Formats: sequence, structure tokens, C-alpha cells
Amino acid sequence: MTTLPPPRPLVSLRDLRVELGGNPILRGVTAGITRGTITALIGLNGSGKTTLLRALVNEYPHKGTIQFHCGHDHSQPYPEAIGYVPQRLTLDARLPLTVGDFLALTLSRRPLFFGISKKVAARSRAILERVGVADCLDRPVEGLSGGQLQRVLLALALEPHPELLLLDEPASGIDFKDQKKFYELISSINRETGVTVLLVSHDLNMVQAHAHDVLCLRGGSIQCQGPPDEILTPINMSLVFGAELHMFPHRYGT
Ligand SMILES: Nc1ncnc2c1ncn2[C@@H]1O[C@H](COP(=O)(O)OP(=O)(O)OP(=O)(O)O)[C@@H](O)[C@H]1O
Repeated sequence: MTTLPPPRPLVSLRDLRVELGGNPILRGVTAGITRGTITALIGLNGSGKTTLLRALVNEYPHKGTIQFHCGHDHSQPYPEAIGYVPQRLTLDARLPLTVGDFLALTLSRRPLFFGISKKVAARSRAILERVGVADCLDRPVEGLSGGQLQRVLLALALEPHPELLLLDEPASGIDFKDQKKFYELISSINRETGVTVLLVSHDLNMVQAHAHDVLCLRGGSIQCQGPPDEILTPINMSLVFGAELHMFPHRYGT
């Protein structure tokens, strides 16, 4: 019988604590995020999921340890090896940016008033093609649907080659059909590039179908962690959500 090597964590959290406004939000989180997998972070509203993601990108000061097992320097204000798709993006409608302008602001090292170089325009088109929204390049960001905007943000988060992709409820506000497609896209990017994904989700069906590992937060502490089949049980879910939930095996048609 062959013994499988133990999973290698990309990130180890040890006794991670975050206080916001004088209140303890994360209360000693110890967990590992396995390299190359999709880990779903679940829990009630206010349990600290976004706070955990923000601590990972140094947006919130923390106590305890966040250790990245890779060669990159993660002490920078916003580590380059991390891609982030926020829960929501509030844009000022008075600033009519096209998707191309929006991407160029991040991809280009020169001010937008000098125009967009051919290289940046080609790169923008290529990264939009990768997530299936190349036709949005010349459209105003404000006019995009929720699903299109999330794909544009995902395209940006994948630049240039993150080791860790943080997705904060990336499919909230998207209709069921586009949600399913969005999760499938994330799965295929994870398979093709090997990027490690930490994904906040309230959709337990999608978590069961696409995550390799589930991390459950309750009141700022880890309630349980493990593969979906072991974690998404009625007993665990009543501990995490305080409500009786029954999961049924996923049967998506192709
Ligand atoms: N800047 C802040 N100052 C003070 N308290 C904050 C701040 N940001 C968040 N909180 C509080 O921290 C707690 C955790 O918030 P967080 O956004 O991490 O929860 P969440 O699990 O992501 O919730 P949701 O599912 O609703 O997005 C909440 O009680 C929230 O009110």
C-alpha cells in the first residue's frame, strides 16, 4: 500500500487574532490552506470571513502568525503574489471608465492621460478572453452586469501570476446560471494554473461541488476544517450556522 505524502500548506495561520474598533473579531485562528487546492471559507454573517482575507493581504493589523511557504516577500503592504476579488466594488458613476481604462490603470505604469499603450491594450484583451468577457473591453464599467464585473475583477486578480487567489463571495448578486458558470471557471483556473484559492461563499451547494477543503468560522474562531464530504454534515452545519441543514449530493448536468 502506498502512503500519500501529507498535504503541503501554502499558508499556515497560527493563533491569528484581529481586533477592529476595539472588538476582537478573529480570536486565535489556527488553520492551513493547502497548496493548489480550493478552500471554501464559510460561516454566518459577521463571523470574520472578510476580516481573515484582509488580514492575509496586510489590510488589517494582526497578532499571531501568517506564514507563507513560498519564496515571495509577503511583508509588503499588498503582497504581489496574492490576487483579491472583493465582495463588492463601489464605483463612482460620474467617472465613466471603460473596462479597458480600468485594467490599464492597474496594468500600466504610466498615467492614463498618456493613452493606453498597444502592449497594455493587448494584455487587457488577453486577460479578458481568459475569463470569457473580451467583448466588454470598450464598455463602461458602470454598465456591466454583476457577472461580467466579477469576471473583470477576476481577470485583474489573476495578473500577473498569483500564488494565492482570495475571492470574497465572488458570485453574490449573480443569477444562478452565471453563478454556476463562475464557479466552474474558478475550478478550471485552479486545475490549469495550480493557483491556490481561498473562497468565501454562502452557497453550500457550490462549496460541495467545487471546494477541496472547507474552513468553518464561527464567532471569529475555527469551528471545523476538512473535505466537504466530512464537513458539510447536518451536525457540523448546525454548529456553524445554528440551524438544521441537510446537504444532498450534487448532480449538475453538463
Ligand atoms: N472596520 C471595522 N471596524 C469595526 N468593526 C468591523 C470593521 N469591519 C468589520 N467589522 C466587524 O467585524 C465583524 C466581522 O466582519 P466580517 O466582514 O469579517 O464578517 P463576514 O463573516 O465577512 O460577514 P459577511 O458574511 O456578512 O460578509 C462584524 O461584526 C463587523 O461588523
